[in-house]
Amino acid sequence: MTEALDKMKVEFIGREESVQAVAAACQDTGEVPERYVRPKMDADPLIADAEGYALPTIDMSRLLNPESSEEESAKLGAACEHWGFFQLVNHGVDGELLGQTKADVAAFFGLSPEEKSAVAMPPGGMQGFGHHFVFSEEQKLDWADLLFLVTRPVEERSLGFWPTNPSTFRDTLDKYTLELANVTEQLFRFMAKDLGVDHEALLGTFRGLPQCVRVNYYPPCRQADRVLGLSPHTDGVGMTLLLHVNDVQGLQIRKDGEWYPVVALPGALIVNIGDVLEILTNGKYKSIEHRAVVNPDTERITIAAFHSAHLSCTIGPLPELGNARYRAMDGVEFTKGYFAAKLEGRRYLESLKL
Ligand SMILES: O=C(O)CCC(=O)C(=O)O
Ligand SMILES: [Fe+2]
Repeated sequence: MTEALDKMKVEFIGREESVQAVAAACQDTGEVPERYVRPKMDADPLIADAEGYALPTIDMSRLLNPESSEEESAKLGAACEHWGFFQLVNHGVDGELLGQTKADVAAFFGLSPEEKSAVAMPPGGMQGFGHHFVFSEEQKLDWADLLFLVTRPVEERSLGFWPTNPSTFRDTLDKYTLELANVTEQLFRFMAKDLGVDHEALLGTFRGLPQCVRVNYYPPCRQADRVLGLSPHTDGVGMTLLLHVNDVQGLQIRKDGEWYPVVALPGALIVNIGDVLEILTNGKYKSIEHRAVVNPDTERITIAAFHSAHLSCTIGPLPELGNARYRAMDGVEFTKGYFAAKLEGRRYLESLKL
């Protein structure tokens, strides 16, 4: 996949500046550099206490228990159809491993800029410590640094971008991402059950469970309501599992045209359906626009694990799910188109509708 990503010739502009350093420099004055100030934030109100708004919670232990599996699978299906997002509890990922993952990730972002630059993203590259989706000198910038790594298939890892400080980082990430790949595979099986499709047909598209990880670091900002940590987007993958490293909230999802905050349960994984699964399910499951806001006082760190289609697989609606409502294409063409559309909400996905 690394090679294929390189071949896609995504035209990103490299950006040297660490937002963590920008944030530190403007902490005293509270002034935010113009390139980060969003003009339209007020036009996009946040609905915090809407009645009936509660992100569904899915319990993996109930999915796995034959006595409750059918009921929980139906609940899972309803969450994917109506929300495109849910919280996964009792997911079985070892608590100690979760703790170590959080500690190692936080320790990496706590290093000095010089130390972090040991794994800096090269200009025009995808992996390492840096920024994504900077297409022009004029574009508003996200208030976040990131560390992006290909984690699966194992033979496609570029270990040069994997931090060695803290010394446990690589081993911990290896174990954590394997656990998440297993959780993802189980979820695909229960989704296939809910959809009434052959699970091999669904799993085949994700052969070998290609996986990338993006660690998001959002520094605090005294003018938090004037910047965005992560611009509105959908994920161009099958499914994403998000872990909150510290208990600072900031994820928002767009539902029925309004922005709603997600309040993550301690220890839960936030799961969302990506564009590829919306296409495969012929629109039954929804890939929902989301964004991240910044906290005025506290840093926020999250780990998103993306599970993508195999690049050589066809991405198109499963024939069992009725007349195709989306155009079919291979994984490389899909991913190229996703990046070329510059993450403008659901625009790319909509353009694939027949
Ligand atoms: O950090 C978050 O809350 C959202 C992260 C996200 O959407 C992403 O990395 O794609
Ligand atoms: Fe996302």
